[in-house]
Amino acid sequence: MTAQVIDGTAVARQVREDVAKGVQELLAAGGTAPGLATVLIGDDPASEVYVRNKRKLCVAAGMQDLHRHLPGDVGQEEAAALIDELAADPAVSGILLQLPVPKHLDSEALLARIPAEKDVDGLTAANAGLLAQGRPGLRPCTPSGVMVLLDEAGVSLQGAEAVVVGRSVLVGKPMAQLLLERNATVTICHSRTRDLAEVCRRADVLVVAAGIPGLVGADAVKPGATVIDVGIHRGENGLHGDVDTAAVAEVAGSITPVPGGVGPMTIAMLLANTLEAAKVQQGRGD
Ligand SMILES: Nc1nc(=O)c2c([nH]1)NC[C@@H]1CN(c3ccc(C(=O)N[C@@H](CCC(=O)O)C(=O)O)cc3)C=[N+]21
Repeated sequence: MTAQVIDGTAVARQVREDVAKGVQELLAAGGTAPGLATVLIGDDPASEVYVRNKRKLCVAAGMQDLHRHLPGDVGQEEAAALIDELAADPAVSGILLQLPVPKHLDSEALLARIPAEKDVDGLTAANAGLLAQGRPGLRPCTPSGVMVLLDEAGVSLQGAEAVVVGRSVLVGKPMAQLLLERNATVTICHSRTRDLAEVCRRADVLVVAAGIPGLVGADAVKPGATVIDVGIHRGENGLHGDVDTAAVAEVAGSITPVPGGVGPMTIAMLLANTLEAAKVQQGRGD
């Protein structure tokens, strides 16, 4: 038996179409087009590709592309001043500071200057705190994209055993919060977990966001489980995730591919967050 493949590309396209409709509705109701300010510091080629893709899809959804680029040797104060300028600009609905930033800069201090209502990445302490308290705010894009994929795949979360591998601020921790909010029983494991495979085998839903290529093999998966691979690694023969997809597909009930799984959802949810932020800022939130 081989697992059902969850098509992130198709689900992401649907989410982007819904966002584009929402933008048109906002305009028809007398609102203004949401504006997304992607901030890229330096010229890391991988980051440039990601940011270009975000900007392209932002424009395709009918939003304003308010991209800003700073040189790699910019000082902390100048970078902070740019964030402050975007924070004060009413045309800017959302600010995305592309990570990682050059090593000489303090990324946390920069993120802290993004107002919670413009934090479309859901990364600031204010939004992380709201999420931990079970109150609505802007949610981190990758974990909320995973939730949409689980819902689209018809996975039931109520009372389910969910295991998250990885505890990052960007993915692991907020992922656990979102699963908990849907009444799953959540276990978080990481590089120092004793017998990782044994813990993973408990999972009805296994989300792998460890950043280690091929970490999860077939021995770590319960037959019929849903496996979500958040990892993305560029190898000699293409992109790979944290899951040994070929082996795990023989055991799992459903699985996300890399590429074409979680990655496209991250960008789709960024656009959804930007629309939501614009609506709240224009007094049309719900
Ligand atoms: N402030 C911030 N927010 C982020 O959300 C953020 C970030 N910084 N820095 C880098 C990571 C990485 N990330 C991805 C987004 C889309 C794909 C994606 O679309 N992947 C495609 C493949 C794209 C390709 O071919 O390279 C796929 O998996 O099918 C991957 C990775 C967002 N990140």
